[in-house]
Amino acid sequence: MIHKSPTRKHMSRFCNYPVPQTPVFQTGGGTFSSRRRKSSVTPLTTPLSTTSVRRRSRQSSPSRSSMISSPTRTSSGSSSRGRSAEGLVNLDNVLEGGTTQQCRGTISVSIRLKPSDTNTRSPWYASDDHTIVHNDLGEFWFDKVFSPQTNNYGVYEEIGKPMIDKLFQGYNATIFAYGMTGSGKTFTMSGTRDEAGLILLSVEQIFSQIMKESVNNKSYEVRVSYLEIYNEKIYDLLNYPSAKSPGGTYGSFQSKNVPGAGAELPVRDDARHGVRVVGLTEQQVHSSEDVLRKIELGNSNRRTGETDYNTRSSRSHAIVTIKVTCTELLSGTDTTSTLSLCDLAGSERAAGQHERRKEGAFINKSLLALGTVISKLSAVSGASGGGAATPPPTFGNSHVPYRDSKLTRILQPALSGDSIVTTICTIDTKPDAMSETVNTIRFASRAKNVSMTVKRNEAEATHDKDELLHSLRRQLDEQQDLICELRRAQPPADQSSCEATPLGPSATVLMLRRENETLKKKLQHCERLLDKDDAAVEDEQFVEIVEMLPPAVGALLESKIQGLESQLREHRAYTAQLEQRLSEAEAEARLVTQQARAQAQTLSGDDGTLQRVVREQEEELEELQRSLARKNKMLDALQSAKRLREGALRPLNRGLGAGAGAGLGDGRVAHKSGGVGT
Ligand SMILES: Nc1ncnc2c1ncn2[C@@H]1O[C@H](COP(=O)(O)OP(=O)(O)OP(=O)(O)O)[C@@H](O)[C@H]1O
Repeated sequence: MIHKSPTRKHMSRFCNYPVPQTPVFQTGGGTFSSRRRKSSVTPLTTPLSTTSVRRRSRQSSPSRSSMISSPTRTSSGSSSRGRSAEGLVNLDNVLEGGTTQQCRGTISVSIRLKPSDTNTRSPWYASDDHTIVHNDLGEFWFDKVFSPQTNNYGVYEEIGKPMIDKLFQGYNATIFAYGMTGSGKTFTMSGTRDEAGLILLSVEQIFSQIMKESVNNKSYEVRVSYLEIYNEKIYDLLNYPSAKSPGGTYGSFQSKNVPGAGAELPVRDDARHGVRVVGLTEQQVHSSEDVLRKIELGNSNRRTGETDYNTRSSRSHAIVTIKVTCTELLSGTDTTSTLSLCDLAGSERAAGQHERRKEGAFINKSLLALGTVISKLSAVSGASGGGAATPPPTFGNSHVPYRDSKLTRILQPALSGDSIVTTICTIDTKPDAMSETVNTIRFASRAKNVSMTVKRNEAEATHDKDELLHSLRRQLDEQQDLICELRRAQPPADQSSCEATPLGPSATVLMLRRENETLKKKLQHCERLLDKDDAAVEDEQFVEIVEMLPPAVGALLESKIQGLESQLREHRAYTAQLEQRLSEAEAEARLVTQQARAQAQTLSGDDGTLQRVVREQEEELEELQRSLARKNKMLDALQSAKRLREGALRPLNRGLGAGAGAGLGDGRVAHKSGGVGT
C-alpha cells in the first residue's frame, strides 16, 4: 500500500517506470492518512492487541539464541514491535461461542531489501519498519519493511512465527516469496548453511510446539510434500529420479528406474479437498531433522541454472507443504492444518541462452497470471470498500483467472480464503534492477489491498470408531502383558520373599533351612539331655548315689552317660557340617538374588525406575480404561442417535424414493465443480 502518492514532478522524471497505483481506500476522492489505513486494513497475522504483541516479544527472546547460530538483533527488528503495536490493534475476528472461528483482514505484505554488494548509493531505502522510500518516487507503506541489515531470524520472528501460531489454532497458512531473480527469495525461504531460512525456522517451531501440546490426550501427525512447477509442469520433488543431466538442470527423466518418479503430475478439482495435485507424495516426518533431510533432497532435485543476475537461479516455483494433524484422543476428532511455503521463481528480463529464455518465458507468464489474479482480487476488495469494517467480498471464480497458470491454480484455495496469506517481496536496490523493483512494489501494493475472510479448519470425527476402540483395547492388553512381565522380572523386595518363588535355587535354601531347623531342635533336645546328664554326673548327690550303688549298676549308669556324650559329639559334628552347608547355600542364594536384581536393573534402569514404570503403566492403564468407558458411552449415544435418525428418515425416504436421493447427490457435485471453474 502506498503511503504517499508520487508527485507529478517525480512521475515526469521517472516516466519509464510506471509508478504503482495509488491506494484504493478513498473517501470522497481523498486518500486515507497512513494511520487511518493502518487501523482499517489489518493483516490477518496481526496480533490481537498491543499487550499480546509485547508479551510475545518477551516470550520469544529466550528461544532466539537457540534457533540461530548468530543471534544478532537488528535495530529494525527490535523497534518494529512497538511501532506496529500502536496502529494494528484490530484483527476483526468473528467470535462464535467464545472461540474465534474465522479471521478477517488483508494479505500481510512485507518488503525485504537485499544488502548491496557495491558502494553505489541506492535511491531505495527503508525509512522505518513500515516504509520504503525512493528518492524520487516517494514513500510506500507496508506491514513490514525489512532493512538490508535484518537477518533471516528477524524476518521469521515478524512474519513466520505468527503464522505457526495460527497453524496451531487450526488455520491454514501460506507464505510466499516474490521478487526478481537474485533478489533473495531462496535466501529468505531456504537460507544458507550459516543462516537458517523461514522453512527451517518454521519447522523447528512446529515440532517444539508439538512437544508442548502433546499432553492432555493430543497426538500429532506431520506430513510433508514438496513440489515444483517447471515450465508449466508440476513435479514431485520428493519422488524424483536421482540422476541429473549435465549443466545443473534435469534434461531427461529416468522414470523407468523409479516407478512414477519424475512424472508430470496433474491438478484436479477434488470434490472433497478442492484443488489438489494428483499423485503428489506426502511423507510422514517425526522431527525437524527429518523434514530438513527431505527438503534438502527436494532442493537437490529442484531445477536451477545461471542467469545474468544469479549464478544459481531457481528456474521453477517450489512449494513445501507441511500438514499437521492433531487428534484429540478422548473425543476421537482430527483437525488438519497446512502450512505452505512457496519460493517463487524470479521475474527477469529476456536471457541470452535459449534454455534460460524458454524457462524465463514460462516463469514470467505464470508470474503475470499471479499478478493478474492479485490485481483482480485487489480490485474486488477495493470495490467493496476494503477495510475491516466492510465485509470482504466473496470472489466469484468467474472474475478471477486462476486457471491461467499452474501456479495460480495451486494457490487458488489459499487466495480464495482457505488460508491466511503472507507475502514477502524481495527487492534488489541496485540501479539496473529499477524496473523489476518497481514491478515488485506494484505487485506488493496490490496484494496489500486484497482482503479476505479465512475460516478455521473444523475438527472431524475420526472415521473408524471401531478401529479406535480396537486399538485402545489392544493397547490395554499390551499394557497388562507388560505389567505382568515386569512383575515377574522384579526381584523380591527382601530376602525372605525367596519363598515366593517355589522353584530354583531359593527352594534349595528353603529345604536346607527346614532341615537345619529340625536338626537344631534335635541338637537342643540332645543338649538338654546332655545337660541333665552332665548335671547328674556333676551333682554331688548323684555321684554319692552312683558310689553307693553296686559297681555293676554304677558302671551301667556311667556307660549310659558316656553313650549319651558320644551321641552328643556326633550330633555336634553333624550340626557343624549342616551349618557349613547352610552358609554355602545362603552365599549361593545371595549370588542368585544379586543376579536377579542386576537382570531387573538392566530391564528398567534401577529398582526405583522399575517401580515407577510399573506405577505409571498402572496409571496409564486406568486412564485408558476410563477413556474406553467414555468411548463406549459415546458409541452408544451415537448409535442410538443414528437409530433415531434412521427411524425419523424412514418414512421420508419411502416418500421420496431412491431416485430423489441420487438426484440430490448429482446436484451437489455439479454445483461444486461449477463453482471452481473460472
Ligand atoms: N538478505 C540477504 N543477505 C545476504 N545475502 C543475500 C540476501 N539476499 C540474497 N542474498 C544472496 O544473493 C544471491 C541470490 O539470492 P537468491 O538465490 O536467494 O535469489 P532468488 O531471489 O531466489 O533468485 P532466483 O529467483 O533467481 O532463484 C545468493 O547468493 C544469496 O546468498
